[in-house]
Amino acid sequence: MNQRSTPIQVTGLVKTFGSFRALDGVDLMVEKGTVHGFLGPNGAGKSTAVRVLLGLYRATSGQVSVLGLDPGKHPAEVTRNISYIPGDTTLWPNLTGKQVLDVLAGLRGARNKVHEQELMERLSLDPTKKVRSYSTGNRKKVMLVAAFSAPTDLLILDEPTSGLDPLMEQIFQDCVEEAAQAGRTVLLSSHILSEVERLCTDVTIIKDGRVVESGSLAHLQHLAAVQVTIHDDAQTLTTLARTLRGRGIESSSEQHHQASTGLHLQVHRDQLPQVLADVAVAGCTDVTVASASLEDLFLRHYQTDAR
Ligand SMILES: Nc1ncnc2c1ncn2[C@@H]1O[C@H](COP(=O)(O)OP(=O)(O)OP(=O)(O)O)[C@@H](O)[C@H]1O
Repeated sequence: MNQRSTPIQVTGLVKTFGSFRALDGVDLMVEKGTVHGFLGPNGAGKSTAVRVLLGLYRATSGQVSVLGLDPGKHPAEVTRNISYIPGDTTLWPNLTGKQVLDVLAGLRGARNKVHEQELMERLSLDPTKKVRSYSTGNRKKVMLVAAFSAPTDLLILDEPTSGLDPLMEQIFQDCVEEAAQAGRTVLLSSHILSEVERLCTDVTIIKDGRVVESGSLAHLQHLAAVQVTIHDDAQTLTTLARTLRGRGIESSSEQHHQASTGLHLQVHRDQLPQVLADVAVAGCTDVTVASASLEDLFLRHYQTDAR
């Protein structure tokens, strides 16, 4: 593993604020050219981890490498070489959108004006207006233009679409896909699971400062439960539900009309052959099996009290 193939390498990252451990041994590997979702409930530690990656916070302990550099030791160089969109966008209120882009490009020392112009048009951003007159969404657009147009290989996006309307959200998603196709690497922190599901190849979920899931989305979905729905007459389904309960599998039924009902169950993939065998023995033929969505997969990690 080297910095060319793994632009972000984090091992055993601990970050404390006083006696509070905001990050408690986080591992995060982001491979080149991937869009990596970074998820977790409010207060999980995502923004803290991102700030350590940028050299804004010093790690208490653990190893952190971004583009082959320790951001704690080389914050300016790391920051210059990545595109970053912070969770809350505070910009200079008296500058116009164009002037903000000039300042940000000046700090970086590199710029792609053609790409910048193209993105402004796609996102319908009027760069002549002053930041203080921009809506939240328009301030976000300034950051999106700066981030995607910059000649960087790594983008770190912390809730980049908060405040964007659905059409702009769509354009943002296209921009991420184009970035990945061009071989750029994206770390995307987002609470919008449909966005993560569409864009991300890999995900890491943290909760209470610790990683609770990490891997390729396809692999995690494979490990997840599947939804099975069977339609038949009520008597057949009652018998089937009893058989399944005998195997420790609970199901819920739903009455559609007098003669036909639906039976719903959620099982681990490993249990599916047994369930389908029981369904076949019961003589049911109207069966639907669906993979768990990202929502089914991850909501359980969100269902605890926030810190
Ligand atoms: N500078 C700080 N001083 C003290 N505590 C902090 C500081 N920054 C963050 N924390 C605490 O660390 C924890 C993690 O916060 P963080 O902002 O990283 O969460 P997050 O996952 O980004 O949450 P959200 O989804 O709400 O943005 C929280 O309990 C927060 O209160």
